[in-house]
Amino acid sequence: MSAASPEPCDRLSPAPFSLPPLPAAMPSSPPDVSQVLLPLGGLVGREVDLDAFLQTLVDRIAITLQADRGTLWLLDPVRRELFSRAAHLPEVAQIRVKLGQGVAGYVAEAGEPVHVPDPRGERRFFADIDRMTGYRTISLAAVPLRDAAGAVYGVLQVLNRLGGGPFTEDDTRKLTDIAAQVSTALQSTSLYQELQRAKDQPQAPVGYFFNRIIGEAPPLKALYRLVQKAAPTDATVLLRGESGCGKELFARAIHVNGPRRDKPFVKVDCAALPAALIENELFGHEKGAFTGADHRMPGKFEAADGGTVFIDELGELPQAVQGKLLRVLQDREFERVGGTQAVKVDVRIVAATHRDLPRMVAEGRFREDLYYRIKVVELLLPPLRERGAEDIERLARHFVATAAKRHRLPVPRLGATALARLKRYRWPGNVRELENCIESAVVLSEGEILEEHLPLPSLDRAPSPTEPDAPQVPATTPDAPLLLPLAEVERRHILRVLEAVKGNRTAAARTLEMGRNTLARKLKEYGLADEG
Ligand SMILES: Nc1ncnc2c1ncn2[C@@H]1O[C@H](COP(=O)(O)OP(=O)(O)OP(=O)(O)O)[C@@H](O)[C@H]1O
Repeated sequence: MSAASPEPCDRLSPAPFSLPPLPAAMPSSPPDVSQVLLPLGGLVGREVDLDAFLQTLVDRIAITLQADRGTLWLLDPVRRELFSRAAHLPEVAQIRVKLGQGVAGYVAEAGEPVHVPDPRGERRFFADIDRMTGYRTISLAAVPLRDAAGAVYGVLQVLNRLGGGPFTEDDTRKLTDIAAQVSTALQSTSLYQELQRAKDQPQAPVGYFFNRIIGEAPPLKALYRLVQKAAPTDATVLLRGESGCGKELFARAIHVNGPRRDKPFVKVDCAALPAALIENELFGHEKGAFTGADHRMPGKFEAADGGTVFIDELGELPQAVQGKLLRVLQDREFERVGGTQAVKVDVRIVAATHRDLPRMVAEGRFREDLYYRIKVVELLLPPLRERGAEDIERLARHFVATAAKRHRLPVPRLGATALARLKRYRWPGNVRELENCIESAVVLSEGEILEEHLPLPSLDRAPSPTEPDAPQVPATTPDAPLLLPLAEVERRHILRVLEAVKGNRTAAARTLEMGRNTLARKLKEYGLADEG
């Protein structure tokens, strides 16, 4: 049936929550409901992202009820669908069911708990989900999640009682008690706020918006409002901002929040390809177009038909190809390399650059007509240093949780002095640099991230009265106390010099006694390239 469709999992801003670690092994007898979930209320203000919080929550519910699986469904009030937001045992994709469909859909619509000791012959049971996930449901219980006003906004569900026997009415009562506690906790998360906001913004399907984008600084909020307006249209979007500040993330958010979300999102990175190959990559070629072209090859535009082409590093697009891109924007057609026949495509174009395109236009390096065609909607992403200390902290805590998860490590505490250091640093490599810095600290730390775990220049920190954030280069530059690969030492030293000269590349190249081009190449190599 088409109503239950797997869709990509989403992630929202981190919630101000944390939970004590789960018991390493399943307890021999299930813990009491109140012991497992009451601590939730007292944990506000501690450090974990929303995903980790929800994951732990469903894990605990499953353990408490001795269930094989637990699922938190949330109600998308716009589409009138339930979508699975977190599950004990990961699901490959998000599942959606219509309100009223299946047991969970029934519970959301009727607002009453249900337990199904045997799904065979149960008319409300929706067997398609089992077929889709390959899971066999033997028994299940599901209860509504209600907000303070009593309205249903989700469903808690458990599947298959471990150790045999179906779920009982007593289990359903326990689950109802748990739902009351969970509701209280969830209502103070960004997730619940998003559900509420969605009611006023019917064009924004819940569970997608600002997929994995963390940040609440005023310039980011202004961007969210613009994305909200631009995404549902077919407008071409130009994202501008320094390297590593999230342009690709925003490009994806625009795609998944627009009408083409079920179609491909195809990225072309103009900086990663030699100029001579970019045209071929974008437009494909005909058989015999050049030596070795022994068959017709479609390009990225054809691959993305119906979807979005994301042209990254647009400023590197060779001038010869700029005209061809202009034609795609104007007439939605092009010719393959070596071809004479026009190929029609239906694509949305989102482009990004860290270059100063207006300056490139003024200098004759970028076509003016293309620039105006492409910046129908222009979004300027702020560098991390302009987003304020609170966003740095939000991002840092998010990356601590995700890095720990990725490396299967316990989530370390972020120590106060380390956090202060993160907030003072100027982040020339933006969010990417912060993400890498935190990942390295998570791996090196033991229980708590200390300042010494941060792979940042080991200089500082007497703030000068004129430039409170600018770090000083010491007369002697002791390298970090770790034994580092040469490339890492070089990366850090370049960063240190760049910080000291406030990002002026000419001055940095002079200090480093290397050419500007060499410096530019190294910056790119180390993912530190910014405005140039
Ligand atoms: N607001 C954010 N929330 C969470 N993660 C972020 C955010 N911004 C950036 N990131 C992460 O930082 C890294 C760099 O982001 P992204 O690739 O989108 O930057 P970019 O501006 O496109 O960089 P470049 O110009 O070098 O291509 C990615 O891993 C991305 O997931």
